[in-house]
Amino acid sequence: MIRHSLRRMTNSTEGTAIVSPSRHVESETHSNSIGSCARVVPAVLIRNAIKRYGFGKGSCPVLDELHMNVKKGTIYGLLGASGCGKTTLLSCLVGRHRLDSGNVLVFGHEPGSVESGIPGPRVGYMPQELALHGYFTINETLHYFGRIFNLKAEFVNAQLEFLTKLLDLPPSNRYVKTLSGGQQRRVSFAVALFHEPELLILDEPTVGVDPLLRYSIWNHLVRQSVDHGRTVIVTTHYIEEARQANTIGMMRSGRLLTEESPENLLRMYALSSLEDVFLKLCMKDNGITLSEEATVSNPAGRAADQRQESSSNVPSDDSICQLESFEISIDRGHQSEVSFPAACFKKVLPNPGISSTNVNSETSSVVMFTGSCSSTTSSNSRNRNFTAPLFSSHRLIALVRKNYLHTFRNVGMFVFIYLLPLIQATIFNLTLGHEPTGLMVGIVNDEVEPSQGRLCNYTTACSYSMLSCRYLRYIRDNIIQVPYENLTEALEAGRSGEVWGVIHFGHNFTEEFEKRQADGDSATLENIIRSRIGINMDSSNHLIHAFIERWILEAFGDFFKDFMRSCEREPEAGYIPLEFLEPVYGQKETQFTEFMAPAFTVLIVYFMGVSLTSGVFISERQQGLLDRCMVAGVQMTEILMSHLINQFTAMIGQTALVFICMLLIFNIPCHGSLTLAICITFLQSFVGMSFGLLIATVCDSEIGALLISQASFLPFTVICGVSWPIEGMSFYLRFVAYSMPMTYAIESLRCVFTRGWGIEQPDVYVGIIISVAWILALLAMCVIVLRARKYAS
Ligand SMILES: Nc1ncnc2c1ncn2[C@@H]1O[C@H](COP(=O)(O)OP(=O)(O)OP(=O)(O)O)[C@@H](O)[C@H]1O
Repeated sequence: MIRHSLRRMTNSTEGTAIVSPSRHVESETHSNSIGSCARVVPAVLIRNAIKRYGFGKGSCPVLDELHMNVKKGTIYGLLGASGCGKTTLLSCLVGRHRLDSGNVLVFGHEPGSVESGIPGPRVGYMPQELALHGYFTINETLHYFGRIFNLKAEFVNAQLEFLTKLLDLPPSNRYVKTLSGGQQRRVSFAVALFHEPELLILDEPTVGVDPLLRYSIWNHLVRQSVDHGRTVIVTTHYIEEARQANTIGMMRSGRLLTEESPENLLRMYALSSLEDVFLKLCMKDNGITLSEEATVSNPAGRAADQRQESSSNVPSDDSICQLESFEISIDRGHQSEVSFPAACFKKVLPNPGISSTNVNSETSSVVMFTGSCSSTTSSNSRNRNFTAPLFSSHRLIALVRKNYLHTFRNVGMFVFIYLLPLIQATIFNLTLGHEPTGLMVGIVNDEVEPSQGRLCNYTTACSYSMLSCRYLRYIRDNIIQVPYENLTEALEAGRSGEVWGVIHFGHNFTEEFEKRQADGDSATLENIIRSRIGINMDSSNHLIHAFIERWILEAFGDFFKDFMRSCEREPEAGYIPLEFLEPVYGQKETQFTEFMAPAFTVLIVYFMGVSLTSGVFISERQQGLLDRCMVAGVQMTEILMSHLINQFTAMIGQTALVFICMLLIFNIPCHGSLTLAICITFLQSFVGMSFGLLIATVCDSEIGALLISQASFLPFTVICGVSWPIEGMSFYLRFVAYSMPMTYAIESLRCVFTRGWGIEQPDVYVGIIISVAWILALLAMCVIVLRARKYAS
């Protein structure tokens, strides 16, 4: 048999077999132990496993009362058609999914429990997906996982050298993303192997691998089990290669049809290939009669069927031994080895689930693991009693380094992180808050004589002559004055959008104005109307209307004061008795940019935080990286923390760049403490980052995360008083506005920027307190969502 020849090869000290630089050789469980009942310890024991995806009527069991025994130090080949539940079963073994009911023990403990060490370094997992970081080299990939397992660099290097030869890996400085599909799978295989775990769980490791290399891989697996007592569970679609396994589990529709050694299977069914055995079992499972089978199978099939029929209830020696070992363990009070209480076991005859573990009538009854424990120890209650291993600094360091590499190796990402806030701040300063220029306004001046070419001459002396022309001189250059012959023509130009408004002077404007000045309070209404300057505005654009209105009023004030001064009268005399004196804060003509700058600063850093973090581990989750990482023992809280650390440094850079741009390049004044302003901005960046993390924990797809972060942008921007005062909102909407994460912070930053207030002011410290509260609340929500997802899986 191939397996035996391989065993011989691997046991040989001579020959060409590549020998692993193992750290240790586990001698307690060895192939020699097989056959010796007292020494057989099950690596994996599953009873009555039921697992469904989905809820309600739409769900159907993916694992359907499945039983499984894997002896320690053996290779278990799990065979089955696509979709029969192999991957689901493996993910339950490594603690990534939970059974809906039933029980699973790995090395005597439930996966996920601290005692089991799984997830953790005891298991090496090769998922079906590639689950590798494309921007890592092969060397970096192994060292990354080496750090997660806290292995010495020398050991990792030695393993890398060994596995490079064994798996014919490309040079270790090659980036994973540049490798072919087959090469990438071999690297993935190396990652599962290199830390020499006690249990190897390999989901189709030989896909896309040439026959010679497949031979080499199986050779290595056999050596791992024979020489080092390691347990290997391997799924494969190449049924015949599974002959090299000690045990084969043939799976169909969430159940194991059989669990036997390949030799026994071939003997029992008198068939020459495992493919035929599987076919026969499937047909039998479908209820096809034995005579029908015989036509499909070889002629010896019928006799073999009868043989198998009578022998299928006979357990293999190993199976009985395995169960006996449980009995022994319990009887001797060694329950720490097996965490199920004795109530989970009963004496049964026979076990109806698996042919190989059934007991014939001549065999004495054995203690069976039933899974039907008392309610206090039911599967579900124990599952929830999950205690996460303690936080580990080496894992955190590995994750942080990985995140940095991801950022710096990805040019687009690097530019996005550091240049985008700068670009946004620059765009803001260049585009927002500036006074409009080149605004066309029509002038209809009936004072000027058409016969004299509408010349608009005026004097600066104290003379009531052509005052309309004198007034127009004071209108700012931002307005371009366009003369029109008559009002009708000018209004038509306004209607067709050529001008933003029309300024109209009557025929005797100057005389009427003089008369009104002279009459003072006794001026007639007719005189008042004729001395007015008529203005028709295009009010479709509120801001432009406001600017033109302000400039026209300002121009009149300046004109009138100048006229009074030229007549040696008090310039203020007769002007409207309202005066805006020096403002308490800011200047008389505070730029709109100054109002917007603090809000925009918060907006930029907040949404950079959201964008950067909302997708962080979604792609890792989709590519299976998160699963692999967590099977290696990494905690979700460590992943969260690593991203917080990485984003924190990005935030420092982003905040610094935004402030440099605002204050130094575009001279936005900050009247208060710069440190305080940076602190508030920084906290808002943290709030954005925490919100992004929450999105990442909730969403399964990047598009979903993108949609949520995009959808939140406009409401947040509008409602937080970035561009319009909250005082302009309805009473109830103000509550919503003030419950938003950015509102108080924006107010707070405005107070520091424009009023120069310090932290002692309630408007300032409330912004800080509320930002901190949001950070804590959002991070707490992340942890809750992660916990909920974990228990739901
Ligand atoms: N997260 C999930 N949500 C819903 N259904 C799922 C999920 N994961 C797997 N399934 C379904 O469960 C069934 C078993 O899937 P599983 O991946 O375990 O099969 P498999 O035997 O490993 O298949 P293959 O050999 O093709 O990898 C399939 O019908 C699959 O569609």
